[in-house]
Amino acid sequence: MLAVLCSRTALSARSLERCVSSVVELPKLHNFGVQNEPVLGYRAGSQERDLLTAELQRTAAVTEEVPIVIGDETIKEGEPHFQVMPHDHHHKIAKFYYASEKTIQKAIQVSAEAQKRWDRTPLDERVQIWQKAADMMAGAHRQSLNAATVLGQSKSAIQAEIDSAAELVDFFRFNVFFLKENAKYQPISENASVTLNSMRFRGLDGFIAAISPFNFTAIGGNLAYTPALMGNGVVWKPSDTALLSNWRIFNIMREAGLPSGVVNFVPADGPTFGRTITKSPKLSGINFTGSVPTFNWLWNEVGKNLNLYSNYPRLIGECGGKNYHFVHPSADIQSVVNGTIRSAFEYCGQKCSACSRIYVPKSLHEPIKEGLLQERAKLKVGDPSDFSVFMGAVIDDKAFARITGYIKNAKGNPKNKIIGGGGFDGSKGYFVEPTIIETSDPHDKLMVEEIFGPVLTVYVYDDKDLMKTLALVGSSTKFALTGAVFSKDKKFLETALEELKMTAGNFYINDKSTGSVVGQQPFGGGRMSGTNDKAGGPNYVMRWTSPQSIKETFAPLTDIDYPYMRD
Ligand SMILES: NC(=O)c1ccc[n+]([C@@H]2O[C@H](COP(=O)([O-])OP(=O)(O)OC[C@H]3O[C@@H](n4cnc5c(N)ncnc54)[C@H](O)[C@@H]3O)[C@@H](O)[C@H]2O)c1
Ligand SMILES: N[C@@H](CCC=O)C(=O)O
Repeated sequence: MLAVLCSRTALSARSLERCVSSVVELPKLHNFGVQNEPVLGYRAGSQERDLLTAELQRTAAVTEEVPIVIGDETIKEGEPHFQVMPHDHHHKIAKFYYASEKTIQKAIQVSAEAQKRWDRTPLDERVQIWQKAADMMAGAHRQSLNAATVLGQSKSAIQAEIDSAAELVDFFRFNVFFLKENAKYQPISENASVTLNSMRFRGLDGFIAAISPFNFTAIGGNLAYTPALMGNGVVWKPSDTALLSNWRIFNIMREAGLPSGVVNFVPADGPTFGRTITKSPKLSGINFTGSVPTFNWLWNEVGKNLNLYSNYPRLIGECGGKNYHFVHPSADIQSVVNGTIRSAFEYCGQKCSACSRIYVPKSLHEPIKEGLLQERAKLKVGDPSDFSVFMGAVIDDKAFARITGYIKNAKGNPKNKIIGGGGFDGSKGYFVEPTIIETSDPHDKLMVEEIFGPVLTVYVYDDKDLMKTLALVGSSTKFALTGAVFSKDKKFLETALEELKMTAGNFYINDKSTGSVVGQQPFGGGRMSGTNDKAGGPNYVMRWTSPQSIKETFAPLTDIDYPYMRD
């Protein structure tokens, strides 16, 4: 279709002077502002608390059937699986099915076909679906998303609100905003009546596999729907233990008008899914968030199959962490104590950003220890639909075994001393007490490995060994996700900023290591914590496009030889 380019604001003033008719249609994107979705307070008597309470009752009263959805087809095959409440593991809230290899292949086919049609949908039309969905998530569907997250993933009301309401909505609104901002760039056309240069965003040829973790509902939404926003076809494998909340996102997107087949909802056994997608010649990208071993396995499979593919698949993986708080002798003790308790124990330490090791100078050891123990003792553990509860249960039996394994191990090691908590009980729910351990070994596995549970390890250093201890932060683990330093000494902070440069993708000064906000602290780590593509930042959407540069010439090429040849 012919387009009059002089109406495009993206072109330079010089190009506009000499407008021509071109076959290239640059995106028209309607304007809107973007702001973070407010986090509601859930105070007693508030409307949001009443609405959430009603929705929790509704969600808990049924075992919801969740099929596989490929295009317009719903599939229930094989033995059913169940999502249970981690804090009451006899209580089933969703019944679902694992897609077989054949079904996954069908999803690949459907999403790759859908991609071709969807990529032709004008950006403005796509954007309006995302806008509508974000409004639905922030409004009418807010509490159904939160209830599924509280019950299915055992998050307290406030932790669910931060995740399945605010962060999810923010991902949808900000990615649209970033897309719009990035689309403003158009290359230089020196004389647009002779040659017009432009660039357009294309989806990737093939399909994207989105593989999401259990711990953030919002991450599932971002992994599946940001590639879709950019014109891709997606096969989404949600986590078994975040199934219901993820299913609710999928339905909201359908209701908001996303054509079927663009995102296909394909719960599956992890390795079966991984093997099938990495064997497909159509694989154009993997959008993964989860643990290091899973991402390493996927990367290896892609490497082995490299000659099969028609593209180099983009591999985006945001993985685990061994996040630290480093305390300088000048630190504000209250900020250290409160920030560390929140970071280590909110959502049972199951945020990838959770603080799990803290370096404390001997000069502040006593007050910090006392503060941590006092605050720890106040934390109520239980059913997170009870608004007085600070933390629920850990996600499943595997997590329970892994975390309690570290605690048992610490009990048998003379270098480690459990100073708070250490108890656990998996009989009704997978409950683990918030646990604080002191170690005399900065290389102990408690200080080095990702535990992903409510276990904080404290290493006390001699004040005179400040710089030596600072160096240990980066040298003792392969992770580099989040980290925080606490100090009132500006000179030390400047030193730490440099010394710790590579130890964290998200670095905090006098603040806890958790709680990044979309558009404020784009998120992701380096080293073995991931590819650091910064979800919630402007570059993330660009990972899901294969931009095309177009040069269109309006003046005929009249000569083969060069003018100087005729001199
Ligand atoms: N860096 C980040 O932004 C970030 C955010 C959230 C979670 N995480 C990390 O995620 C981990 C916790 O999540 P999890 O327990 O769900 O991780 P996980 O690696 O066990 O699972 C992640 C997803 O991969 C799937 N899977 C498992 N094996 C697979 C395979 N062989 N092929 C394909 N898919 C497979 C799972 O079913 C799940 O959907 C922690 O390590 C945490 O630090 C990182
Ligand atoms: N973005 C979240 C963590 C996400 C990983 O689990 C935070 O910063 O706390």
